[in-house]
Amino acid sequence: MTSSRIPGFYNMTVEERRALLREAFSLTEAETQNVSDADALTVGKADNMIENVIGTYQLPFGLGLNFLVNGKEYVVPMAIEEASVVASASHIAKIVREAGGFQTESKERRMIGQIQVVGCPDFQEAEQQILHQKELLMKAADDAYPSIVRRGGGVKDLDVRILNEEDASSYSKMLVMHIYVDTCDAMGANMINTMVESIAPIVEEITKGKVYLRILSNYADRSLATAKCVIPPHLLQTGTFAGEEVRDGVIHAYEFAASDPYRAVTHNKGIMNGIDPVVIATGNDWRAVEAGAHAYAARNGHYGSMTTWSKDEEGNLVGEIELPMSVGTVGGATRVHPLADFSLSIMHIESAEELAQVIVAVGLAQNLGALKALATDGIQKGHMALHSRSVAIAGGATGEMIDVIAKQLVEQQEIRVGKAEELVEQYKK
Ligand SMILES: CC(C)(COP(=O)([O-])OP(=O)([O-])OC[C@H]1O[C@@H](n2cnc3c(N)ncnc32)[C@H](O)[C@@H]1OP(=O)([O-])[O-])[C@@H](O)C(=O)NCCC(=O)NCCSC(=O)C[C@@](C)(O)CC(=O)[O-]
Ligand SMILES: NC(=O)C1=CN([C@@H]2O[C@H](COP(=O)(O)OP(=O)(O)OC[C@H]3O[C@@H](n4cnc5c(N)ncnc54)[C@H](OP(=O)(O)O)[C@@H]3O)[C@@H](O)[C@H]2O)C=CC1
Repeated sequence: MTSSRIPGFYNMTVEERRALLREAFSLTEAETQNVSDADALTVGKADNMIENVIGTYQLPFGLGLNFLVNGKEYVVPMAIEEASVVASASHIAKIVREAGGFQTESKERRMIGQIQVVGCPDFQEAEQQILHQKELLMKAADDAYPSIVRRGGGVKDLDVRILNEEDASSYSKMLVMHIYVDTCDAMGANMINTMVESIAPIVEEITKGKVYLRILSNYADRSLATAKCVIPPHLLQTGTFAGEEVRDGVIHAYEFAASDPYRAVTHNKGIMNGIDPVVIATGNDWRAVEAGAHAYAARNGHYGSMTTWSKDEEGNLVGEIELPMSVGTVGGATRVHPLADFSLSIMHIESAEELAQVIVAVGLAQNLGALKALATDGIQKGHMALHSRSVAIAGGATGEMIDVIAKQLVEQQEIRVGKAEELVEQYKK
């Protein structure tokens, strides 16, 4: 496997980076063409993906470097509009690889399908009857999607709950049945929706109630992926900040997020800065991942941090993340969008489980990138310096002018659009 450690990649031109990729990853002509082609996703293809298409909308597409996860090298494709995210992920991945890399795992991978039943004459009896007919219901759901069973997946469990049992309102009292499905390498939304819709009439017959909703749950808490890193403090030393000081600052920052939702939301936004770009680049459903991740951050009754940071007995900084990660390596847009297909191929990803684990490792890295900056120089120094090119463009700079104006903005420590407009006017004179 090619090393993901490519020093100086960011100092190359786009063409040089592509040439290096072609060489390092033995890309085929078609793959090379896709990444070089501004119109990789043709309007014709897009018109078949969604409705009322008028064009395609592009995002910058970069590579997070230096990732070592469970001993395997990964270059991580990231589609994102925000400056400094890719640099920050690569920066932390470089530190973590020196500490042995990220350790990740997934305990199980089950997606959840829900069926809502209302108006049962006897809810307790309906619950008992469903449990009694569990095998029959599971088999009926499998029969509705036999190809996933042939792949080794299918329904693995079923349970049922009564919600608002004591409530007299006929609207709020309901029975909710879950099926737990191994969807193999697919996210599985359409598979599960097919299954729950198909068994709904049987559920009505058994419960004598009326079924309304039959849909996947995006709270994928049976598809958790975890990542961990252990970093000796000397690797965290930054400028005049000693490694121990940085470590302690990161742990204080975590404790802030764990105790205060106003901070937790920003802290978690920083984590999703890493997660969303990979989810998008691989053609996965980022709304599903976002919804599940935030719900999981509130599982203890208050909204808290998606990560934990602590110190071990040797004084190392220990970072951990656990999140629902409902992504696929097949299905949805993963094999339809040419760049999603390309992203999966350069990561050499072999399963949905593996993809989920790499994604949470990137989230953990991104979190540390932000916390390390916040606990030392502050976010503006590194972030705004990289954002300066976008500010220069927003201020009217074009072509060669962009680099000149961006540099002046950084030197004058005034990285804002108004200043860029002034500098552009001066440049034109
Ligand atoms: C920006 C850095 C990395 C500079 O940090 P630095 O220490 O100046 O970096 P360096 O020059 O020492 O380089 C270290 C490595 O970083 C990478 N790197 C370095 N520069 C580049 C570049 N231009 N392009 C690509 N990669 C870059 C690269 O891998 C490099 O290794 P090398 O390959 O040179 O051996 C650092 O300041 C940083 O991580 N800052 C944080 C940035 C960040 O978090 N941005 C997100 C936007 S802010 C936000 O939305 C969320 C937030 C912050 O609110 C969340 C929260 O509050 O928790
Ligand atoms: N609430 C939500 O989040 C919802 C999301 N969605 C959308 O659903 C899409 C995801 O649904 P999903 O069911 O994953 O996608 P698909 O409907 O595309 O189904 C996956 C396909 O992949 C094929 N396949 C090939 N190899 C494998 C393998 N190894 N493991 C599993 N499947 C394999 C399956 O083929 P075969 O049939 O032959 O087995 C199946 O047809 C996303 O686009 C999402 O946005 C839709 C509704 C709701």
